[in-house]
Order: sequence, then structure tokens, then C-alpha cells
Amino acid sequence: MADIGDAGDIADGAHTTPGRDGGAHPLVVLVGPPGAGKTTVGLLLAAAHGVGFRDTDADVETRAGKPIPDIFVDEGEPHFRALEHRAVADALADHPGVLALGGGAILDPATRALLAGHHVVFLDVDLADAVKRVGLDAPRPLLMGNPRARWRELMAARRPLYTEVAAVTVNTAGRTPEDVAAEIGHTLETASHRARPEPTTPEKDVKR
Ligand SMILES: Nc1ncnc2c1ncn2[C@@H]1O[C@H](COP(=O)(O)OP(=O)(O)O)[C@@H](O)[C@H]1O
Ligand SMILES: O=C(O)C1=C[C@@H](OP(=O)(O)O)[C@@H](O)[C@H](O)C1
Ligand SMILES: [Mg+2]
Repeated sequence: MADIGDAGDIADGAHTTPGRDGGAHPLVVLVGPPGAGKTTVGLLLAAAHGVGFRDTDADVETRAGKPIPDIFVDEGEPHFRALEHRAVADALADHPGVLALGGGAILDPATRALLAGHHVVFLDVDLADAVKRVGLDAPRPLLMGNPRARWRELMAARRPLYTEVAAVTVNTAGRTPEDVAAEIGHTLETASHRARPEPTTPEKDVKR
């Protein structure tokens, strides 16, 4: 799938993160709830670093040939989640730039497992800012009805999952997308903030 806003080849290869399999893996993966700014900040971050930007929501829509709300209505959320898992797996395997995930991608345990070893940043936001940003904005099927109540419920259930997969949390409340992108850029320069370690083999599974 083509990158959005790809800045072209990076001459010195400095922005390519080689994976264990020799493929190119994302420089950074953004997670967080709807309205955290994953898409907005991701585009800015990619431009600042001269790398491509990819968003799994856009990949899912391209593959399905329809907007996300239509997928929810026509095929249901489980089908959307299956498409989303595939989109995340593909992008983690071959996208060397900035990758933004849909807010619920981390609900799938298999997707969380795939994120191990990647530089994952959790964009945190409070209810007031999130609702200001997305409340009555473009359609997000999971916020339909009462966006404030739905968002609060989603965040309560997901916060532990965002922190589980992320090496770094950046609070975005009251901050501009430019400021948030700059802070993420700093985390990329700090060795101690690199990706969380991959899980070790559970003791019970070790063959003696
Ligand atoms: N830090 C921010 N401050 C103010 N508005 C923001 C910020 N980040 C994003 N937005 C706005 O909020 C809306 C949702 O942002 P988006 O990037 O689509 O969030 P996400 O992808 O996390 O759901 C957009 O209208 C965007 O311009
Ligand atoms: O939180 C969610 O479950 C969803 C978030 C959306 O993406 P954003 O987080 O980019 O809004 C999109 O993937 C879909 O509507 C479901
Ligand atoms: Mg988004």
C-alpha cells in the first residue's frame, strides 16, 4: 500500500529501522483513543523526519473499498477488526516511516503481540480535549449516540492496553499538534526510550 505524503527515498537510510527479518519497520507507531491526534501528529512527524506516513484506517478503507462507518454497518465490527489486524501486520512489516493505528487496534491481543519490539508512543488525552476535537466531527461509529459517554467508556477499557504496548506516553491535552510532534521527535533521539523489549519465552514453555 502506498504511503501518504511519502517524502521519497532517504539517501543515507538513517530513517529506516531494520527489523529482525531484514525488512524495514516503522520509525514510530502511534496509538491512543479517537481524538488523541494520531493522524494529525503522525503527518507532522513524518514530514519533520522526511519519511512517509501511513494510517491503518486509510489502508482498511482502501482494501475494503468503502469508508469505515460503512464497514461497521455492512459487515460489523468483528470484520473491521480482522481487516485492521491485517493492515497493522502488513504496515509493521514493510513501512519504514511513521505509522498511525486506529484507536481500537490494540484491542486485539494478536495485534498487541505484533507491536512488541516497535517504538510505540501512546498519545494520551483527556475527555474534554478529545470531545472538543472529535465530538461532532467526522463519523466514528464507536462514538455514535452519546460521544462523551462512549469515549469515557472506551478509554477506561483501553488505557491499560495503550500503556501495555507503549514505550512512551505523551500527553496531548492543551497542546498543539506541532508541540506533540516535537516531543515525540525527542523520544526518538533518546536511547532509553527505545522500544520495549520483546516478551521472553514463558518459563513453563522452556524445554530443558
Ligand atoms: N493537539 C491537538 N490540538 C488540537 N486539535 C487537534 C490536536 N490533535 C488533533 N487535533 C484535531 O482533532 C481532530 C482529530 O484528530 P486526529 O488526528 O484525526 O485524531 P486520531 O487520529 O487520534 O483520532 C482533527 O480535527 C485534528 O485537527
Ligand atoms: O477507537 C476505535 O475503535 C476506532 C477509531 C477510529 O480511528 P481513530 O482513532 O483514528 O479515530 C477508527 O479506527 C474506527 O472508527 C474505530
Ligand atoms: Mg486517526
